[in-house]
Amino acid sequence: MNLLAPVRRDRVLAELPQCLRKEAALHVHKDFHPRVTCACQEHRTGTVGFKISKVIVVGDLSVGKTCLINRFCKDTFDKNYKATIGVDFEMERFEVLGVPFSLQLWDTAGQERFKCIASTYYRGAQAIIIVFNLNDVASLEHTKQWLADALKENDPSSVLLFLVGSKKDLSTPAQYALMEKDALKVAQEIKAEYWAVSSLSGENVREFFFRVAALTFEANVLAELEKSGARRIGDVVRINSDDSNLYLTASRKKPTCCPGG
Ligand SMILES: Nc1nc2c(ncn2[C@@H]2O[C@H](COP(=O)(O)OP(=O)(O)OP(=O)(O)O)[C@@H](O)[C@H]2O)c(=O)[nH]1
Repeated sequence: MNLLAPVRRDRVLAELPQCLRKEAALHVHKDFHPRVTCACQEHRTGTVGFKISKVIVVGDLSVGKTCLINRFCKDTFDKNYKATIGVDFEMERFEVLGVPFSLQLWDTAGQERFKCIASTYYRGAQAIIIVFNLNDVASLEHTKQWLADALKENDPSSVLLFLVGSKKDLSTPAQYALMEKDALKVAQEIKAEYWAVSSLSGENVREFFFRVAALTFEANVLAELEKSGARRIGDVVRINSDDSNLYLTASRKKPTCCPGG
């Protein structure tokens, strides 16, 4: 008996959502890795469909972490600031290439006095979303410290990183362009994928979370294939590679399992 509600129709991903900026992307391939597509077609994704992937959202107080999650999960926006005390989380169910996939989005407190409670929940993250306010350069400067803290509890070689500028609606195009330059530099340095969003208008929010879901799913399926020994000689999977701008790269050798795949 399936006790879970069906996946919402607007959470179905049939294609790989694209990055925002090619200069700071986890990878820039147009499609899912062929081995992932192939595994999904052949129902060889192992436990991926039953797993829940943990995603943590960190960053300075009041940068808009809660609003970002609420815009995506509940399509709401609250203009009044209520500090997150410790942590909170939302579950989101997707269907990626026909396979169910769940993300647990952990909203953590940015306020110093709640930080020690929040940091106890950092462990086991598959993706880290570091949020800064596009209108506050200090919040961008602090992202490296947030990342360092989050990585203390996680495996830096396998976790996917996203650097997200929030409150885009509050910047003029000129202000935004200036901030984006700095943010792209930070994203490249820390090997994170860069996004800019507005939870007020909803700009890029859905696109961003779809990208998080897709890349986390892809990494999970590749890891599952590797674990199950399905990896063939000649395939190379490098996560967080130093290879140009591709932080998450994998060989594009034609899979033998899916002719033409
Ligand atoms: N204009 C605008 N305001 C925003 C946006 N996102 C958040 N805010 C406002 O910024 C304030 C803080 O938002 P929160 O989402 O609570 O911030 P937070 O990062 O979760 O804060 P902590 O829980 O203290 O860490 C609130 O008053 C929001 O209404 C946005 O995209 N645009």
